[in-house]
Amino acid sequence: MHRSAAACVHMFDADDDAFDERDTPIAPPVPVGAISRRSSLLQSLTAAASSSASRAQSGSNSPAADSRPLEDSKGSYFSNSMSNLAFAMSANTDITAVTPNDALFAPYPARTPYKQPKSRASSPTPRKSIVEDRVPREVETTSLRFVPRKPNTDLTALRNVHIEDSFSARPGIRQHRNQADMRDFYANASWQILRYRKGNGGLTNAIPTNDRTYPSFAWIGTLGMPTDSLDERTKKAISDALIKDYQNYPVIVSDSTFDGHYSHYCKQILWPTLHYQIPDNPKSKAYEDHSWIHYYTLNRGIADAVIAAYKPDDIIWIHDYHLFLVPNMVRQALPDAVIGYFLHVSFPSSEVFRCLPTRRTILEGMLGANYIGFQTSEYARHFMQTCNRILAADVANNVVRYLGRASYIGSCAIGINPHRLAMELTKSEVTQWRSVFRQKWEGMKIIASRDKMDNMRGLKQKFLAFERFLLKHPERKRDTVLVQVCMTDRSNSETELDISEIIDRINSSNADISSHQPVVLLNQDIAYEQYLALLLESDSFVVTSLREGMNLTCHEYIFVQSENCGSLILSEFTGTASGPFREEALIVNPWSIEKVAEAFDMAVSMSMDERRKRWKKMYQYITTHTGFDWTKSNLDAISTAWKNSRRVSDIVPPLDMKMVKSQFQLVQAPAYRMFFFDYEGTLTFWGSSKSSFFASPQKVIAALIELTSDPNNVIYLMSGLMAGELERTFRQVPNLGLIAENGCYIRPFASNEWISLIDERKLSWVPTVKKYLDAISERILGSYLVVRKASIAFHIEDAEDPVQVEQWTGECVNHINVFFERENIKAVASDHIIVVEPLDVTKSRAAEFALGRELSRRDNKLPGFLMVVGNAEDDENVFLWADRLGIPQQYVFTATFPRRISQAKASVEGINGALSLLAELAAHH
Ligand SMILES: O=P(O)(O)OC[C@H]1O[C@H](O[C@H]2O[C@H](CO)[C@@H](O)[C@H](O)[C@H]2O)[C@H](O)[C@@H](O)[C@@H]1O
Repeated sequence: MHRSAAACVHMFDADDDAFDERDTPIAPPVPVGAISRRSSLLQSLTAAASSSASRAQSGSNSPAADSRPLEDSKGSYFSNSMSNLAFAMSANTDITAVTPNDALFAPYPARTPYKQPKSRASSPTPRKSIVEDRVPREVETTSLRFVPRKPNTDLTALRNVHIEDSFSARPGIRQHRNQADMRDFYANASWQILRYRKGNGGLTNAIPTNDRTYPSFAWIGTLGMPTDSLDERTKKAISDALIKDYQNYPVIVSDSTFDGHYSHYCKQILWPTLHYQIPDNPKSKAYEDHSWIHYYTLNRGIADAVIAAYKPDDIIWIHDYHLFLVPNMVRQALPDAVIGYFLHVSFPSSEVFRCLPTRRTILEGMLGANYIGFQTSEYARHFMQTCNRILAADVANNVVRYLGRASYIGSCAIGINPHRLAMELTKSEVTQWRSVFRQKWEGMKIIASRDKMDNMRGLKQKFLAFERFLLKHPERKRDTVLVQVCMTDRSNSETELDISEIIDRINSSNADISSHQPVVLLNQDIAYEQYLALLLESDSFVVTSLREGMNLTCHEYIFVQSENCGSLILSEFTGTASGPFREEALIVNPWSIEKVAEAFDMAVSMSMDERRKRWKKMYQYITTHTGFDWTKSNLDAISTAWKNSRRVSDIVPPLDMKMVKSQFQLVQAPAYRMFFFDYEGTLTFWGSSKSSFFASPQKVIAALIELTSDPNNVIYLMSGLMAGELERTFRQVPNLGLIAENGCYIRPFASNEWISLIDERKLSWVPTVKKYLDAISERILGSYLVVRKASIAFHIEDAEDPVQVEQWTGECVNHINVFFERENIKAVASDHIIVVEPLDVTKSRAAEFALGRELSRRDNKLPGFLMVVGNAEDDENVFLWADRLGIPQQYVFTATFPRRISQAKASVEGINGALSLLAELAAHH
């Protein structure tokens, strides 16, 4: 079966971005083999138990006699002690009887108690506590009733499904159960598979489910809930059904791994750091590494599932920060696999990222992918700089080369699914809710907002600014309302406290307390139809995130606003602001309360003409940059990257000397042969000043003299040395072509003249960078500088303290690349050296120049034999260049050293192998 694969874990968080694909039309089944690739997306799956009927029963239309439909028990289904079971409620798609008495109309502070759980990690009751606590305990406040679910008729259509918790509880009835009962209860609970409404809705909406032109997708992820209490049979049955019916491959881990991975490592360490909030409280234990093991274990589990499900031709697409390590784990097992990775959240500057104690492993994990995508070019740039700085990886032209592998880096902002949204808008409930809102807030300016209760969302800043706006424009108190929908499934009491005080202040400052309150806070998510109606009726939408990868809620807002052309206040720290909506939204710095207050004023007083003008452009953008476009563009980029970084095994096969010789001989004048040999490190020892770097190159010289005696052998040596040094070393070899300073200068074949390939007027950076590097060199014992004409080599191979080297390498490279950006130079680090040189200098450019000379001398004829041999990172571009010239592949020989993953097609056994090759060619000649 042909398939391609993609992966994501968004196990249980409410999605603040975009809702999922409810009521999607049923996709026609995809015929096996009709699709070139399959994508298996690691996706959020939520499993749960219910003690209602059996699975078969629960699929029936007749609820058990004693069951009570969920709709009947609206409000607080779950007491606090049961709150860990509550996610069934927020994921419940069956609640349809939404009435105007719902929470939306409960003015703050008379809000409903929290219905969302603190953490789902302890739900259901962990087996551990059941086993250890032998004293029967009272299960507080609730009787557990298990309600068979209405069958979901769409199931066959859905790839993005979950197993949903179908616990329900009637408040007010108490029931005593002992722990053994509980264990049996969970162990034998029945269950059903229902569509999951949470997770990363932006992602799931972007994956086409009913488009035959797309590959089919399978998803791999966790069940999104603790599972220790489920017995093995149940787990297996759930897994089997998910795999068989939905191509969802669930990964079941222990509760401690599940919780440690998500609630701790992801949420307390990675999430804040990636969003520029370093947990730096001296008492903070955030960076203690006890949860790293859980992060690692879960990633391992997912990687193993990917490896097990993988079939040749699949594309594996791994999503987001929960799975940083998976690409490399999969790469180790499947060296040839096509692997892509996409980071949905922001990637911070290297200064912030370097705080993570696990920074190297994370970067190495990501670099297992052929293609790594980001939402914006800024995040991509941060990532590349961080790789260069922390791993000393070679970064150029959006490619990160590390340990012989190449990862291509790109950016493409995710979009929404306008088609699906348009269908939602046609629902009658939306129309009903709209008229309710119109009556409720007649003649008022409605500002809508929807966020997670997360301190990254800038909620405090938003309300402070709104307060400031009302203070400056008191008349607005009576005709403006800010409706804030907050979703939460984990307690965030700090943010909550912060905002409740401010909202209290705003609402109580109104002289006429009986009437209008300017802020309505909904501390829970609302029905989607209600939310859409709110969006439709609003005059403005506000996003004040302090950092956010993209933000699709504002895309949704713009999409639904075709009648009203509402205005958008958007934090400059969102991905959306940095790209698509840069000009048209009211872009604000959420930290500037004054400016956000001004934006509130502008938003509500903007003329219709102005609104329409701005809206139109944003609308045009979102309808032409949809989620599907994003998926397509990423899958294309992944495939292209894989082709470019073609690699078949860890060991490049040895050069076939028989073949080399026979093709060599075939070339007769006027045809000619071209050779490019890297010098240092390939034909002679390189590196440490203590090593025999300048060991006599007699063998090389002798072979070169022999070879160049045939005018049809056009030979070039590529070197980091200066022109003068090279000329002196090889003065005995006539006609030899020389490339100096890694491509800055060239002395063409059969010429005595040196040609500069750089702009020599732009070398004023050399003394300044030298001064900077001198200062660093003084601190690193054993390091030294070699200043050439157009480049500087900072040697660290003999440095005594490796820790110091690691620290300063990154610092140097980063400093030079950032502070000398305008000079158009680059600093590139490898294991033993940092080279600073003009940005556009490459060996392949010099090779291209050399070929151009031959073409003009030889009637535009390409060489009949082309060989490139090299062992340096920057030789990779020359291999690629040689491959793409259009010379038939059997006449192109590219060789590097063994063990390296390379663009080269073959390998020679180190320096000795390279020297033997040269000698054999000379002898053959
Ligand atoms: O809270 P998590 O389960 O850890 O997931 C993180 C967030 O993922 C989704 O948002 C991210 O992806 C969106 C689509 O690419 C992007 O627009 C957003 O800026 C990212 O943060 C999800 O929508 C959020 O609810 C999750 O919090």
